[in-house]
Amino acid sequence: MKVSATMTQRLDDPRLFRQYAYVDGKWTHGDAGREEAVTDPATGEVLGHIPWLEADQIRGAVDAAERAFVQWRALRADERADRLLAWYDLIQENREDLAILMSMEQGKPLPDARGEVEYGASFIKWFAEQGKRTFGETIPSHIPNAALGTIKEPIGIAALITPWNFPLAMITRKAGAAMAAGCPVIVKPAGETPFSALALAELAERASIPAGIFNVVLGEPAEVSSILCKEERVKALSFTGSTRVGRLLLEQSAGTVKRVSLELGGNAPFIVGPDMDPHEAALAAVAAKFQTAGQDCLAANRILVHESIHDAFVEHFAERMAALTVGNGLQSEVDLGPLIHGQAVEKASSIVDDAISRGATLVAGDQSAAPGPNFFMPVLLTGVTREMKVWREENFAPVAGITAYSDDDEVIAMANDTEYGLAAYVYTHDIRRIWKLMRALEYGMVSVNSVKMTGPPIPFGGVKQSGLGREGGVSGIDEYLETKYYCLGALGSVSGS
Ligand SMILES: NC(=O)c1ccc[n+]([C@@H]2O[C@H](COP(=O)([O-])OP(=O)(O)OC[C@H]3O[C@@H](n4cnc5c(N)ncnc54)[C@H](O)[C@@H]3O)[C@@H](O)[C@H]2O)c1
Ligand SMILES: N[C@@H](CC=O)C(=O)O
Repeated sequence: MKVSATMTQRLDDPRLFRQYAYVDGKWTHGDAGREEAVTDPATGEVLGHIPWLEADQIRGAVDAAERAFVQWRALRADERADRLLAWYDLIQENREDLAILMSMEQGKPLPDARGEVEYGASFIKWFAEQGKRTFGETIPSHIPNAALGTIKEPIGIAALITPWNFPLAMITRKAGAAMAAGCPVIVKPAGETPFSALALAELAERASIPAGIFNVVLGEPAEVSSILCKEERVKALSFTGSTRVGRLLLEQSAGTVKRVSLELGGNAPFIVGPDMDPHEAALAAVAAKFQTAGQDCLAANRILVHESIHDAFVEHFAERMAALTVGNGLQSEVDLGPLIHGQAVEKASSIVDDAISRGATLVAGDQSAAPGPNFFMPVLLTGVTREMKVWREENFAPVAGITAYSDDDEVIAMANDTEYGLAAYVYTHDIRRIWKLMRALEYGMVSVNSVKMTGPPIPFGGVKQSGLGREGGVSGIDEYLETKYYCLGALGSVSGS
């Protein structure tokens, strides 16, 4: 096995660092010897290599999942919950190693990576419990002498395709729900961040999750995804990633009429009312914008500030932004790590150039101070308008754009002026304004006076081009369940029918 000395030296348990795919409970390499290097975005150092599986091997993962499904679905929900909770415990016990591994492959600061491990583990615990509550219903019968009702059954094999910005939590939010419902999963993580997924597989094995229930396949993204989407035996596809790829996978899944859940891009407005203290609101906006260096589907992309407090807000925002430290996520006191790769840096630059060329003012953001090629210093633009890319596109970078508005109706129109509809933030203490905005905003999630909005109990998801379905919460497990209606007829006289 090829081992990255740097990675293994940093981990208490080097066996968490795996450079194989994981199929049917076995660590596996690619049959044709194809592989891909994985680099640390902060240093450019090669951390390791992952195999690319061939088409037959991907189908082999489906065969394994099909075999494993028979016994997994036959377990009682509390028996599956016990296995999931054992997995949860192991993730907690190994959280420091998992955070280091994540920080090295993704770039995020270690405290954020620790937070993500905690967040990711919490979905497994939540769904272990929810799996015991997949209740059916009793239906008052309209048919004489019959009893009617529904039961919930696992849908079958679920393919889970996930992005690089949250390499662990985007997997557990899906896998926890699917596995608790009784479904085997085939995970295809992003090629940039496969090691968190593989560490989860190692811990699943230690937790005695049966072979074939949690599989991690690696390969050329379009190739692997297309096989999984077109495979009839895969009954559910859950994808988190860009809207562009989400649309493609939805199309590819049409032929097999799969259950498809899509968690796609966002372009969150952050609305600041005239009654707000500009300092308090600016601190919140900085927190909502720069988490994971802006590479977050919930990042506050368009900051819309009432004209009466605009200038003071900009001043406080710039001051707070200037205090952010950019650097290698493993170093202490770092607030922003690198972007994931050079293309992301190029995209961020082009968005800033486009805004300036269309009349925006660059208040701060000197890229000559960047500590390395994949780093992008936080940028503050004012005078942002709807023609600019920074308004229209999800910038997925530490680029903040501020626009002044004059009244509630104007800001509602501005906020909804996007194809996306994932999350919106509202900062005001005026209850009438809160209610009006909350109802008028075309978003799946609206967070009022709070930067933090996520967690296992909430239904996470978007409207418009931000996706289909909800993850987490009480309904998240439904993505992996079928409702079976039954009619028990000719029962003789059934009381109440
Ligand atoms: N709504 C949410 O919950 C949520 C959460 C995290 C990220 N995101 C979104 O994810 C995006 C960033 O992640 P990303 O860059 O990894 O997204 P992406 O769409 O490029 O990739 C996501 C996954 O799809 C695979 N993929 C890439 N190209 C493919 C292709 N042509 N065919 C099939 N599969 C392909 C990737 O390997 C990866 O596993 C942003 O738009 C962000 O908003 C959304
Ligand atoms: N921060 C999001 C992930 C989006 O990129 C979450 O909490 O799920």
